[in-house]
Parts: sequence; C-alpha cells; structure tokens
Amino acid sequence: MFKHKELILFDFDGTLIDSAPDLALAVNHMLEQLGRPPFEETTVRGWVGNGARTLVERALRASSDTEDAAETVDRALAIFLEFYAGNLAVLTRPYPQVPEVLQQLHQEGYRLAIVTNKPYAFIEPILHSLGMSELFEYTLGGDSLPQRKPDPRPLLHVCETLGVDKERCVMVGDSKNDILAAKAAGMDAIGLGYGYNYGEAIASYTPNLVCDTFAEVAVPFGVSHGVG
Ligand SMILES: O=C(O)COP(=O)(O)O
Ligand SMILES: [Mg+2]
Repeated sequence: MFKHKELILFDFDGTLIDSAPDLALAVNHMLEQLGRPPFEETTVRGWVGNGARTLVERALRASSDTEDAAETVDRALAIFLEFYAGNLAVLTRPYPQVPEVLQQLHQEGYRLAIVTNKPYAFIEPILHSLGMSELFEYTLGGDSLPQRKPDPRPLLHVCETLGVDKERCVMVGDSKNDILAAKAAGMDAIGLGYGYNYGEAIASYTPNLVCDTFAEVAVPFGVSHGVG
C-alpha cells in the first residue's frame, strides 16, 4: 500500500513516545508552584497535542474558576518549561516495538522525520536519552515555524526541505491534528489508536489506515519484522 513512499513523517508525543507521565509531573509541579491542586495523569493526557503553551493554558483553566491574566500564563509556562527541560525522560518511554520498527524501516531505505507540536528544544534530548537519535533525518518542532499542526505547512516544509514530493510522503500520528494536517497537505496518513486524541477515536478523522499498535505500521511498507 505504501511501498512507493520515500519519506515517513512521524508525530512524536502519543505516537512514538508515551510522554504524558513526564508532562503530567511538569504540569503538577507548575500548579503546585502557583498554589493550585494537582491533576491525575489521565486528565493531563487529554490536554496534550497543541504544544506547551496550550497544555499550560488548559491546566490553568481547569484549576481556576476565573480566567488567568496573560502574565500568570507566561509565568506558569516558564515554570513548566524549566521543570520539564530538566525532567524530559524520567518516565517517558517509546511505545512497544517503536525502536525496532523504526530501525527496520530505516534499513529498508525509508527516510524518517519527526513533525511534532512539542517545542523543538526537547526533541533531540528525548531521542538521545531513548537511543533513537540516529534514525531521523530531520525533526521539526511546534515552535520551528509560525504555524503548527493541524496547519499543513510544517508537513510540507519537511517535504520541501528534503526534496520529496508530497505524494511520496505519509504522515503517521495519534491525533486529529496529524490527520487534519496531512489531509490539508494532500498527503496520505496513518492514524494510531493508542495515543492522545482528546478522548475521540482517530478513525473518525478517516486516515487512510488505522493501526492499533506501532508494529502494525510496518505492514503497509512491506516490512514485517516488527509485527508481533
Ligand atoms: O506536545 C504536544 O502538544 C504534542 O506533540 P505531538 O505533536 O508530538 O503530539
Ligand atoms: Mg501526538
């Protein structure tokens, strides 16, 4: 199905890595510093997907009856970012079969890149600490361009930078932001059913294919090693 593809764009949080436990620790540290009560990790999972500032805004909104002033949001974001920068991969792990399948796709000659809404500065340190830095030719963060997913431009930017026609590219992601961005870019998409999609089924955003495990992602590329 996707054997003719040259470049595979991967979302990061909720697709390659389960980062919600560390994001929850950082959110709860920020709330504690502001004298507000913490939230369960499962609640924080539902807030991930639109970048760090939106995550902090969602946490603040849930923790107060009144809307916070911009200065409070700025301060909360700074606290969050400082803590998270020092605790990026404490509990964060790749999902099952992720390193193996990526390695196999890489060996088969597929080019791999990351397009995330996460701040750019955090991508490489996390990849490094999980032993996955060598696999990706290019990474783009949520603050790398003026636009982020679901805008199609980050996806198209990577295609242009790497000189790959968008028809030869596919986006793999867990959230509606990934699928909507791919559709708007005129690109094929694989949706993953296990990540963070605000409690909605990824199938309802009609990607070309839905996979329930990362191992299944290998199949349409003609790579079967990771399946099992
Ligand atoms: O950190 C986020 O808000 C989302 O990151 P993602 O685009 O890799 O899912
Ligand atoms: Mg994601």
